[in-house]
Amino acid sequence: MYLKTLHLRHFRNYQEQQVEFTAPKTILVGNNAQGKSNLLEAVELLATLRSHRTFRDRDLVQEAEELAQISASLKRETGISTLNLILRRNGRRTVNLNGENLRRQMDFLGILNAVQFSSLDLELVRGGPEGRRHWLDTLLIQLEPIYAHILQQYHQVLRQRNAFLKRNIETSQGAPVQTEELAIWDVQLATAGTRVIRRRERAIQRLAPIAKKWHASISGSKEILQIKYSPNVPLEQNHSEKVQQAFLEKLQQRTIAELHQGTTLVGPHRDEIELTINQTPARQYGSQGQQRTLVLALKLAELQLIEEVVGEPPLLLLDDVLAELDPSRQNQLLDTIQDRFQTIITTTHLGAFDSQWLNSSQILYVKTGKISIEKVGVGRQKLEGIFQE
Ligand SMILES: Nc1ncnc2c1ncn2[C@@H]1O[C@H](COP(=O)(O)OP(=O)(O)OP(=O)(O)O)[C@@H](O)[C@H]1O
Repeated sequence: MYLKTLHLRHFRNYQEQQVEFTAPKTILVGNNAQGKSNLLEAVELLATLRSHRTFRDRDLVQEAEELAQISASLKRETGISTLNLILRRNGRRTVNLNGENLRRQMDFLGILNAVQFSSLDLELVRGGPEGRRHWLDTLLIQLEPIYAHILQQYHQVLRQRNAFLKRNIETSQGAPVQTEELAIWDVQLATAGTRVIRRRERAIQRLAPIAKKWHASISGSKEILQIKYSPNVPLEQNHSEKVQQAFLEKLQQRTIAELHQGTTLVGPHRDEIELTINQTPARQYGSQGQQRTLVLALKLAELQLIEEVVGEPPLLLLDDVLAELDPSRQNQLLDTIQDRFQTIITTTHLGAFDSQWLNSSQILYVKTGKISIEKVGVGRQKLEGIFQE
């Protein structure tokens, strides 16, 4: 797939900006805090309807404005699509595909696919389980857009069940709880949660061997990466009824604790994705360099898996990560990308790129929310022929 144009209006620090992508690789150059990451974030939003930097739409809308708009034209094997996303300060969104407003946000997903790689991704290794769940969920949304709906349903039931447990603490004052109402929430939570658990398990099953292969390749076969899904509800078989049964059993075991604490202690909101290298938890393992190898392997695996499932190579968004990789890891990444994946890269200086890369890339300069074409690689004209209509 190929992103031809992007238009930003009142998005972050962009007042009004049209960008045309004229080569398979685009390098955005600029000093810190000029708007490079903001542009990648806009593409990420079109792909996943999520930003890895914020949960609040009001952060995305330009100061003093009420709404922001991101529009794009995307070329896929099936034809050209136009995507349009309106974000409002109050969180209400409008999604529009090919000029038609969509009733369900889910139908907007899966049109544009992208893998984002930024220095924040190191938190996947170093940080807590929440970041890893978020990463896996974002990947799943792209593999199976219906997952966005499944996840939303689960979180809705979870919120309602938590509210019930909290209310119970406040109102019961030692009196027996309304077990009938709790039983209804239990069934709803187990039903919605089972759908989440089964899909997470399936995704890891597919991703783990690909990531393992990449990791071995980058580390010169010295390290073995294992990715293991460790669900909060025990999962012996990926079978709907069995998982649901195990879910309900665990809920029963934890009821007293849940009533006491006023919160739900069982379910996929407590899942973990274990990353181990040579059988040692990656978090405790070795240097930053090794952790970077792991994240790079995860990202390359994401690219490959999305390509396999979707049938077209996704976009790759590299947010200031190239400079953080040593030359051999850089080469591994650049060799993989070649011209196969349309790639948008941000950087503060062009020094990290070799001349071949610079020649075959479109270079855009970003300054205070404005983009200018001051310099274009020599190879641009040749590539334009291939990539433009
Ligand atoms: N809602 C908003 N309204 C106006 N400006 C915003 C908004 N959100 C962020 N900004 C501005 O965007 C800029 C940050 O841009 P961005 O995160 O893209 O930086 P960058 O160019 O990628 O730099 P770095 O190399 O530091 O990551 C800051 O100047 C910030 O004040």
